[in-house]
Amino acid sequence: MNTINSIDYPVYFTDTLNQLVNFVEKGNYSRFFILTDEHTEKHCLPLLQDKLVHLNHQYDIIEVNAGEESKTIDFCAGIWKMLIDFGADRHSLLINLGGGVIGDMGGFAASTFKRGIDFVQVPTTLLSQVDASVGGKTGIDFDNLKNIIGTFTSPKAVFIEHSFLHTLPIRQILSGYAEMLKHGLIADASYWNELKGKGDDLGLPEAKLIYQSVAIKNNVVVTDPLEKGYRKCLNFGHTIGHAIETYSLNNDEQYLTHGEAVVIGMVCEAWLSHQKAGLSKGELDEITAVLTNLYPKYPLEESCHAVLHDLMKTDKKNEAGKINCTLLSKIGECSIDHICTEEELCDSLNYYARL
Ligand SMILES: NC(=O)c1ccc[n+]([C@@H]2O[C@H](COP(=O)([O-])OP(=O)(O)OC[C@H]3O[C@@H](n4cnc5c(N)ncnc54)[C@H](O)[C@@H]3O)[C@@H](O)[C@H]2O)c1
Ligand SMILES: O=C(O)C(=O)C[C@@H](O)[C@H](O)[C@H](O)COP(=O)(O)O
Ligand SMILES: [Zn+2]
Repeated sequence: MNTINSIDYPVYFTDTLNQLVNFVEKGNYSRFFILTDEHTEKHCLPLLQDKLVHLNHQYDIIEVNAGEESKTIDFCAGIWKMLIDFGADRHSLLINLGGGVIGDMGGFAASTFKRGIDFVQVPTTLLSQVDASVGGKTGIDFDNLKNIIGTFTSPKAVFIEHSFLHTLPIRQILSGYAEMLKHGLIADASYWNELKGKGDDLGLPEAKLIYQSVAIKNNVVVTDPLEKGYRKCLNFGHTIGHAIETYSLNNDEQYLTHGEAVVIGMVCEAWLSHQKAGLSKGELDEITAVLTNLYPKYPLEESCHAVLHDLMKTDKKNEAGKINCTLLSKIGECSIDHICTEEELCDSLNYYARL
């Protein structure tokens, strides 16, 4: 359980902060910068700084507000401006110390600054350790649409430090479990069964489970790094989930986490899988029971269906205006490229609402 080799970079699991210091030392970078948010600055940066004292390098810290509201062009422009003001050149390194928001936006800022500088991911949430830090998708939200501006750019390395998770609120732990459950559903029934077997006793997962999730995701991304086909399976639950996440961000005082929204999307898309992709009724019932037992019910009014459908029309998997969903043929096996009509999508939302 040491290292996983991804597309063209390593993902480290042990002795990670020392590995990061070695990486910086050997990289011969002219400058380096650490991107944090207000929570990772408080909880994670001191652990990293303890290691960096041994380095004879100057570095600067760039801090943004925490949360999805910050994953915007304005905050990204703030990062670019700080890099300019601090004198970053093409041989600079950006260290993204945070959850998926920091990783996605920092990766995007780095991949575009001076046509691209090196960056590494140091994920500090469960969700970013099991999913967001691996695979090279970078991006920001724009015009109320999730990740609508972005690139596929590999980090130079990923450093997964389990101890960062000790300060993570339980709601964020559960958000990360959503993507882990997704990994089981799309590719590994025994992993799903292992997670399911925990019942509702979901504390901090042991490092082995995080490693298994990364291994599942990594097998997909190395097969199809640019999402021409098979990688779409990682998007199970996201056609509907992203629409609900955006809706909640715009309408709720305490908006849904990415994982919570994906869970609703997975329940709806499991229902579509039963209608269209051969998922058995028994497995639909099992998925619905496991997910609704772990996550709070979200009130989905019929009046928001039109807004949600409009949002789904902008999903990146779509072609020629047709909404393209990733579904399941059974637990552990996904089935890509299912075109769904507005009526089918609304029926799936009604399935969730009636539970
Ligand atoms: N690129 C990808 O492949 C990919 C995959 C999945 C999700 N995502 C994106 O990731 C984002 C969600 O990521 P997230 O769930 O990590 O959210 P996040 O980055 O907003 O982090 C969640 C909260 O946890 C706080 N936090 C982070 N680390 C902490 C720690 N160690 N202790 C205490 N608090 C801490 C953050 O400050 C924030 O308040 C979404 O924007 C989603 O679209 C991207
Ligand atoms: O890595 C992928 O590919 C994924 O789809 C993983 C998803 O969990 C993640 O939320 C991703 O950011 C969604 O990508 P998008 O292209 O639908 O924005
Ligand atoms: Zn996701």
